Amino acid sequence: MRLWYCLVGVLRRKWRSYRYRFVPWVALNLSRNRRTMRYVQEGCSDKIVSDAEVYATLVKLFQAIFLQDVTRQCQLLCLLPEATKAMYNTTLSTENGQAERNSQNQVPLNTGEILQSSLGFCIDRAPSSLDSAGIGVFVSKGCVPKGSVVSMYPGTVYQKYEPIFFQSIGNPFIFRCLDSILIDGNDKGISKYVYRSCSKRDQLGPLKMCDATWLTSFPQNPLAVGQYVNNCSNEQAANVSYQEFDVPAHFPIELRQYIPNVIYSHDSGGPVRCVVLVALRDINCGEELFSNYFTLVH
Ligand SMILES: C[S@@+](CC[C@H](N)C(=O)[O-])C[C@H]1O[C@@H](n2cnc3c(N)ncnc32)[C@H](O)[C@@H]1O
Repeated sequence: MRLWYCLVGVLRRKWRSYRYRFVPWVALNLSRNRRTMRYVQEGCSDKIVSDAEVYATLVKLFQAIFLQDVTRQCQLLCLLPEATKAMYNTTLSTENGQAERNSQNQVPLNTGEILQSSLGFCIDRAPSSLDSAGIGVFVSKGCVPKGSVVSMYPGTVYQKYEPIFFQSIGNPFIFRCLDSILIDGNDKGISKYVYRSCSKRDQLGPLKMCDATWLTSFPQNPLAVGQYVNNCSNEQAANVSYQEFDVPAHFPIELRQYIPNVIYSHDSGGPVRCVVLVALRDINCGEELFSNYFTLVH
């Protein structure tokens, strides 16, 4: 009997130490993909680039999107401090009024082009190069240099003690961070309604605190398709890696509308958790992005 309790104790400890990224997928495929597992020391992070670099990339891209859409942002601009308004007005006048022309001609935002002009590449969803892996994410224009933020994992952010049972049934889009925070990146069913409702809850008049357009086929933040990145295999090595990024309090308020994550419960406090995907090597045009769903914390 004592031996039995001992055995159960060991198994429980092993299971708890395993910080799986995608719960159902990992449970079924762990034994097949041992070679692709990633190891992280307990209490450490596996960040490839610094938070400052992630911050700079996101601000650069979001400012470019904002500028292209600035004439539709009048109500929000009125609420901003004079210094911020002046910054956008100055940039606008030096950009030859392109944004104004876009708005007058009712040209929809081409966020892919904005991504390419600001970061030098485009990414798009398309059928995966792997058999029966559904949709994947590809570099469709340009080249992604090693160490670049190439995508974001959108979704509702749950603390480990918050209820996610119904949202998680048959849901392959639940991502687990190294500190056990969960992100539900499913753009369908109950997950979609939960995200929409939380995003409306947080909106203050014209001031949106997150982006809900990733739930549609045309996300205004072109990076917000990271939930469709497939797992690497023994034949296809990972070319991107997940990295947690907490949005700091000083993140520009007018750019929060492009953050594709919302906190499920206000009571949890703290910053909004984002997860970005960072290139592990140079990735060429036409290549599919592959991440590593398996992370072992020891
Ligand atoms: C987070 S989703 C990725 C997006 C998914 N491809 C889709 O079209 O919805 C995870 C699911 O993708 C599929 N998948 C991911 N990597 C795969 C691989 N290497 N081989 C086969 N299926 C894969 C599995 O069905 C898994 O549950």
